Order: sequence, then C-alpha cells, then structure tokens
Amino acid sequence: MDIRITEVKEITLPISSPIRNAYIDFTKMTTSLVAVVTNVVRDGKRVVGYGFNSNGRYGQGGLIRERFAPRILEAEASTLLDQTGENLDPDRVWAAMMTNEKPGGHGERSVAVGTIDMAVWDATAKIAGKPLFRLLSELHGVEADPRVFVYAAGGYYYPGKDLAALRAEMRSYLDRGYTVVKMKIGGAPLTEDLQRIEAVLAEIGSEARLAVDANGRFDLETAIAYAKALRQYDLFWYEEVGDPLDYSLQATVSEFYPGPMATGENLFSHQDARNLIRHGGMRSDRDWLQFDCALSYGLCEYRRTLAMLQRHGWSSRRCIPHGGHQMSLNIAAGLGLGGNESYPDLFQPFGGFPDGVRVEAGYITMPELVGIGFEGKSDLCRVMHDLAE
Ligand SMILES: O=C([O-])CC(=O)C(=O)O
Ligand SMILES: [Mg+2]
Repeated sequence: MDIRITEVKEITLPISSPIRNAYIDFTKMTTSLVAVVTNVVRDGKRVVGYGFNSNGRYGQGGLIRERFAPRILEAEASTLLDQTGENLDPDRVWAAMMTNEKPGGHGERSVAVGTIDMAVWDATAKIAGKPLFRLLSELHGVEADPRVFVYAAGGYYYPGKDLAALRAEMRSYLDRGYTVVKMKIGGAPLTEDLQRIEAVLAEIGSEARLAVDANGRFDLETAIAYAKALRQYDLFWYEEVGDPLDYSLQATVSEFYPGPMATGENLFSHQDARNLIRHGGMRSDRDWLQFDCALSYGLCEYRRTLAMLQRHGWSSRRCIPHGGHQMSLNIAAGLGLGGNESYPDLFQPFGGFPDGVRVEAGYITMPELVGIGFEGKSDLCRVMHDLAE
C-alpha cells in the first residue's frame, strides 16, 4: 500500500493556570495541538498521530503552518517511509522538516519541530500496532520496562497561597502515591523560601523527598547563597539555578552544592545538551538531566542526545525529562530513563496518565495502549478528536 501523510493540522489552545514560578506566570500559556493524518486504516479508521508542545513555551501555529507542515506535505511520499515501505520513518520525516534550515539558533524552531515529531511517532507506533515504548525498545534492542518512576511537580506561587495551602498541596501528592514532590523557589526572598521549604519538609517527613526549582532565576551570587542555605536539607535536587545557557554558573554553583542538581529543560538541541555536559560541571554520579523532547526537536533529536550522553559516560538513567507528558513516559519505559515529571493538578488535559493509571510508591505502570497512549486518556482524546476525527 502507498502510505502517505495526507494532512498536518494545528490548533493553538490555552493551558493557562493562575500560577507563577520565579520567572513567569502561566495565565496566558498556550500549546499547539497537532494532528498528522495518514491514509492508513487500522480497525476501520484512518490512523492519526497527535502531538503537542510542553508547557513553558507557547503555541507554534505560525511556524507549523508556514514552514514545517508544508515541507512534509511537499516531500515525495516514498521518501518518508522506512525500508519496508510499510510504515513512516520518523527520522526521514524529521529530515524533510529540516530542509533549508541552518544550524544553530535552535529555540527558534525546536518546539514546532518537536510537536510535529511527537505526532509522527504516535502515527508510526499506531501503524505498527504497538505501544510506542515497545516499538522503541525493539528499535534499540533493549528491554522495555513498563514501570516508570514519576514525581509530583507543583508548589507554585499562587496569589494568596499560604504555608497551610502549600502543605495541603504536598500532602495531596503523597495521598496519590508520590514519593518525591517538587516546589518552586526564587520567586520570594531567601528567608521566605526557606520557610516554605521547611513547612513542606515538616509536612512530608520521611514519607517523601523534596526537590526545589529556581527556574533559572538566580545570578551567581544568589545561586550560591541559596546553595549554602539548602545544603542542610538533603533535597532530592536543586534545579535550574541560573540562566540555562550559563554553563560556567552551573559549574561554579555545583562546587558549593554537594547534593544532586538538575537542569536542561531549556536546552533545545543535542548540541546545547552537549555544551552542558562539556562545560556545566554536571556530575554523572548524582545530577539529573531534564531535556524535554517536546521542546527540543522531538524524539529523533532526543535519541541523538542519549547517544551523546553515552559517549560522555552518562547513563540514560540520569535523565528525568521535564514536561509531564506521555511521550516522555514512553521514552522512559522504552529506553531506560530514570523517570518522568508529572503535574498532578496542572496543564490538563495534556499532561498526566491514561485513565485508571495510578501512582504506587512513586511508580506508574504503562498500559499496553497502541501509539503514545493518548486514546486511553478520555479528556485529552476528546480534544484531539475534535481536531482531526
Ligand atoms: O514552571 C515551569 O516552567 C515548569 C518547570 O520548570 C518544571 O516543570 O520543572
Ligand atoms: Mg523546572
């Protein structure tokens, strides 16, 4: 059969919440939802792959409509297929999207490409009739592990939120089975943040560990002042202390912070990730890497990032991606990452797990759903089907 992509649709939707981190509020946050429509029929229906971009960057409709979707549709259909001719080849679709694109300047387009790439992988796994994590483990000759560590991200600054509300939020994550919770810092003075941290630590006790996230807010002096103050707490990690591209700052702060640090959600290519590994002083025995494929050219690029990490002596287990989406859950289960972020109460319906999936002692088990698994999440599936079915 002559397999082809017949249409690439995009709609920009709100994922707004009244929350604030140290840098931005999310009252006007949007995401692009993309549908890659194929002429393949499975179970009596056209195969449609879906993708969306992670929170933190806005919808990408202009770029998708003007540059990346037309390149896919203009490509000779057979050049987008794998060697068997019976499925898409996501790397070939990726290469078609990147025709006439210069190197560097990744953030300008990496979100748009990553969003379409998610939909292409969803379609590819659906055509193969498998969960994406199974397809990935087969492609790489590794064993899939459907059990994935997840942590609860929240602890934002809300208008009028007091310590009791923050504690209640964290308690609710423990009640839902999480063993690691994350909160924001850097949006208040150090003394106030320490009170917030101590309130959360008092609440969670020995039931869970706490990670903190500064969202790139600090200059070197402030980052070090926080590092010295945070050392006493045995945190799960100290995240994104300074500007994401300031590798020297990261390296210097790590000299003041012997505990685990985490960063990488705002690095959008394997070359940027490589610079972090080369110059950021990251420690492969304890630090965590948070590159998010949905912001950084997709899974095709993420596989290059993983290969780069391996060459530098890093285990894929040190990766716990940002973003809380099912795409990274599949990568974690299929390629052996250390886990995935989760926002139990935010960014719905895009984030989270298929219906019925529960967190138990900090882990979820991936259901055997075809594709990325979006069809198993009814609220998300409704929005997707409104776009393309
Ligand atoms: O608040 C945000 O931009 C999200 C974030 O940093 C995270 O999930 O680590
Ligand atoms: Mg973060």
